[in-house]
Amino acid sequence: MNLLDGKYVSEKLKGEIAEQAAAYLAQTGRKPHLVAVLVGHDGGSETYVASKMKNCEKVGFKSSLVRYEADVTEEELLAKVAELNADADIDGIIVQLPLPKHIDPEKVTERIDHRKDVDGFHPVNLGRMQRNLPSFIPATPYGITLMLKEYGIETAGKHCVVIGRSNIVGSPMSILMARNTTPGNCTVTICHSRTPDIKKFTLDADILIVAIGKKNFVTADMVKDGVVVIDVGMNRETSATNKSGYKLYGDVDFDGVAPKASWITPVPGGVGLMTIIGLLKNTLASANKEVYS
Ligand SMILES: NC(=O)C1=CN([C@@H]2O[C@H](COP(=O)(O)OP(=O)(O)OC[C@H]3O[C@@H](n4cnc5c(N)ncnc54)[C@H](OP(=O)(O)O)[C@@H]3O)[C@@H](O)[C@H]2O)C=CC1
Ligand SMILES: Nc1nc(=O)c2c([nH]1)NC[C@@H]1CN(c3ccc(C(=O)N[C@@H](CCC(=O)O)C(=O)O)cc3)C=[N+]21
Repeated sequence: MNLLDGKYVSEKLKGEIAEQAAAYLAQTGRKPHLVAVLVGHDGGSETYVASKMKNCEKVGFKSSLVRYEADVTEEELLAKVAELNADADIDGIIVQLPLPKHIDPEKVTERIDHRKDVDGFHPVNLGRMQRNLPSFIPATPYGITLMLKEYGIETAGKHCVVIGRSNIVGSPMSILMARNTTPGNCTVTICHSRTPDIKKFTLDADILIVAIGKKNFVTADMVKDGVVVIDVGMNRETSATNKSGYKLYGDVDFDGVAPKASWITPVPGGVGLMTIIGLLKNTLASANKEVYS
């Protein structure tokens, strides 16, 4: 078993991003600027947004946080998005999900200017990605492709099974793996909650990408020898022994599956750290007008 080490790869890529941000500053006199909008006080969202901000500072970006209480109205949030869209000093906007039930995430996502949509959730970016045109690619799938590239994992001609079909992970991931790109050129199967007998598919997977949010869902009996396993799951459980007060579990039973895998991502220390890299790269690309001129 070999580890797909998100800590190592993310630190390496952060170094490259920092150099490019310094060059951008020298050329333009400004830093790439990411704005995160956070609604409410969800524990996970607080942690991830704090980590995004901290990493922005580390690579020499400017970052701003716009906070609202959970009772903010949809109108108020949409008005803020319009204001951020119009602000020439802002390169990237993310609205952290999930949002409270009274706010329609589709509406908010579509209201973000697609040229500043560094999450890559806007239908314009999704459509352009599917067509292989320049676009912002959703940060988690983007981070996973960077990881596969870094370790030179062969994907062409392989059977890639993706479990989960969300807008932010499973669905864009399945598109990327089926595209005529590297990584890509896989035969892709998408499984979800209405798939009977998921094991039938996972047992045939050369590459298995799991994004469902169920602790230890994938067990050793469900995979074949030599499989490449990408565990996207982030399941938080309170823990008295951890100094953060919680412990993270993936969707894969790591201890059981790792001995059969050729490559596997740990949780934490895997995909989560690469997600941040995807976001930073999109923000820099936006500042450099690499996707939309
Ligand atoms: N590491 C990272 O950077 C990130 C991690 N995450 C984590 O990844 C996980 C998934 O996130 P996200 O995609 O947003 O989740 P969603 O809840 O939006 O989607 C979950 C998907 O999994 C499917 N699913 C749920 N239960 C089962 C089951 N028993 N069998 C098969 N399929 C099932 C659902 O099917 P259906 O469509 O039929 O409901 C759905 O498509 C979470 O743990 C989340 O915290 C998310 C984003 C980034
Ligand atoms: N608009 C939007 N964009 C997102 O990109 C987005 C979102 N909403 N909602 C929630 C998910 C989740 N997500 C993660 C980011 C970083 C880690 C991360 O850094 N994880 C670390 C550890 C984190 C910890 O210790 O708690 C790791 O895996 O090692 C995880 C998950 C982004 N998401």
